[in-house]
Amino acid sequence: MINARGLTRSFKIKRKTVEAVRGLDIDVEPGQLVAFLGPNGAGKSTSLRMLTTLLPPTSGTATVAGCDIATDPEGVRARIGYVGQRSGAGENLRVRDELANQGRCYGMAGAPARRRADEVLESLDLAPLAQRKPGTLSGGQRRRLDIALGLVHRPPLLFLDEPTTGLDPHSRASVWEHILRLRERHGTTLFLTTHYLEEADTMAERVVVIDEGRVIADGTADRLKSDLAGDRISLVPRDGADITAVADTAARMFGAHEVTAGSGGRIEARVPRAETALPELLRVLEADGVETAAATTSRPTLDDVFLALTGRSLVEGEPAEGAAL
Ligand SMILES: Nc1ncnc2c1ncn2[C@@H]1O[C@H](COP(=O)(O)OP(=O)(O)OP(=O)(O)O)[C@@H](O)[C@H]1O
Repeated sequence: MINARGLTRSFKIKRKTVEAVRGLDIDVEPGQLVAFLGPNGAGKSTSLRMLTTLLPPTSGTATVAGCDIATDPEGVRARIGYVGQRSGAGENLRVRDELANQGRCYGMAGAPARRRADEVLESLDLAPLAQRKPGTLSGGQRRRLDIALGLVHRPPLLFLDEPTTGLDPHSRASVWEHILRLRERHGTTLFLTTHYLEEADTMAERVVVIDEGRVIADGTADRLKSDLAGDRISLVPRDGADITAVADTAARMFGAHEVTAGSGGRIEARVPRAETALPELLRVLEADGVETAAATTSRPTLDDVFLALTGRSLVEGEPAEGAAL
């Protein structure tokens, strides 16, 4: 559904060149739900804008929904939906008329456009709001209207640029419910950007991480976490234990890394599989005469993946260590 090779885009600002995207290679199969994840300025929107023909690439090629973005941009636009960061709805028309108008823009006659407007209103649970003006809708309702606008012409592929940013948790959940329903009912291929790590983690079957214009990881969230971050073991020895010796023992374990002896006598380590590593560590410590007061394990987050790859946290404004979703 998407095949991109070596897409780049740079911008000239005064005398400086910003390389927003530095060689994007990506293949997306029909029906996939792909989350494009990365920090501010990583190149997510620029990539999306190139794939949706809103912005010509500096170099590289891509076919989207079977059409070449450079030689057949109209073909691409006819086959995709695009929900940008800013709302696509105007303020003057009522919700249903706004949607019917969108259908007319795609070449539908009046009656079919109105019928299609009713269909998308129904499928996004917006029917009761059909006669309202977009300015009177809540943030979540408005975002659902944006998605409805992107679906009027029944595209097999929908791009969403941060569909849930700025919404409260309830509205975010509702937008996600509708996104997932779309996929289930119509097999729509979905390619979306998000800042919310837990959304990418739980909703997308494939996570593509981009940083400084380059894809740095691509796979299922589980695979990325196991391969790139590993589980975390946290252990507190009983009073009197030699913390440094315990940390050394942990560091000698197979595959253990990032071993730290923190405050309060807590030892932390990353291991490929905590469920087998922890009993082994406890056995070795017991043989050495070290008693353990507490031990916990936790699965890594996508932020741990980003941290392992870049040394930085994706969670803005928080220090890398201890960053949580
Ligand atoms: N029209 C433009 N002119 C100049 N620089 C731009 C333009 N659009 C994007 N950039 C720059 O390109 C880089 C990538 O921007 P982009 O908007 O693609 O990032 P992003 O990952 O979508 O970020 P965010 O999560 O903040 O939306 C940034 O450094 C940005 O300032």
